[in-house]
Amino acid sequence: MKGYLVLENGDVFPGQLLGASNARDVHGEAVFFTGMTGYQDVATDPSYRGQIVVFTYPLIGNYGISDGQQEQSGEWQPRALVMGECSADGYHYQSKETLVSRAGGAPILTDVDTRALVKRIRTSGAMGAVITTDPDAVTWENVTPIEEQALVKEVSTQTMETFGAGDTHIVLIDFGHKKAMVDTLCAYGAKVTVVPYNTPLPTIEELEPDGLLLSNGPGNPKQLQEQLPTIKAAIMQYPTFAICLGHQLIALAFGGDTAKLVFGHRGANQPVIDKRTGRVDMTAQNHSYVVDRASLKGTELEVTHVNVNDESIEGLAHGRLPIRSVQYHPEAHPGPSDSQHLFSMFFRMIAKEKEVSVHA
Ligand SMILES: NC(=O)CC[C@H](N)C(=O)O
Repeated sequence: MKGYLVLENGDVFPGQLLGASNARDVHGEAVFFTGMTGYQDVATDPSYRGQIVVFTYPLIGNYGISDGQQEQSGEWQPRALVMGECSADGYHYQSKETLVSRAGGAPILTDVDTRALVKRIRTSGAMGAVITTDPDAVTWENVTPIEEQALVKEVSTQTMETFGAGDTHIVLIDFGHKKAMVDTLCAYGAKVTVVPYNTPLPTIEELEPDGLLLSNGPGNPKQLQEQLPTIKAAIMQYPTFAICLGHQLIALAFGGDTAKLVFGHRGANQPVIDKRTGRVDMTAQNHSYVVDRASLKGTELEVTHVNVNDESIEGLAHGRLPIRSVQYHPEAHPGPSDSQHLFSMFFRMIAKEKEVSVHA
């Protein structure tokens, strides 16, 4: 069936519509992902909730759908996918599922001039978009801009869940976490309790965590204003590592600010420099918002990592407390695992804290 992506600025990109179970218009924010692989990880990453993801790599679906290794959550997360070409059946994985069947009715628009579309997003910025079969009948009424959508509560767990059986107990505050985070923490010897994003401090305390992990998640971090006092109290009490949305929340909790990038960073090759060591890691990224540098003045947060391409803030450390955060994804999925060493840093931070309390 013929389908279209219509941008909020009126531009129309035609294609072929696969997988849409009905002809209803699907609204979202059009963003682009530049990795060559990782479509299943992207399509199940809760941070993509509310978005229409355009792949710059021309052929998607070609290695198939895995039974689980690539899944970052149990659900299909983006509103829609847009690509140059969709491979009908992928090789590598033996699963009978194809990208279209895995999408479960969420639209996939193929045969799109993604190069022209991505250039447009790069110049005009990420913006509202619709996947439709009738571009002349599109309406923008009653569409809440993504900045104002409360997306975290759609993706955060409703109940607590425990994984692994290691000696170090990590409480993962779930703003829409990727499974790879839990898997990595468990591989490093942790027991992980995943808790809802709005878990009150006494409940966290009852769990007696050795450390906290503040996860990634969708949407505008300022939608979580109400949670900031609890987040601040919790991270001041326990060694904390925070990733992506979690990193932005740490800045907000300590009085910093966030701003939206024109078109964000989504891909697998963003170079990040550690200002303390000079080491550069190629990183997996997926974000629209960044911590605003000027807003950190007067806070106790220091910038530890910077994006080599645009000098945006990529990592923070608290001057006094064991709190570290990064804007990128050390758990990868999809992308390079160069920055996995940050998990070792987190466990060292926890071990040091334990030592201090034993001697206190
Ligand atoms: N992956 C994430 O956690 C994304 C954080 C936030 N939603 C952003 O777009 O900047």
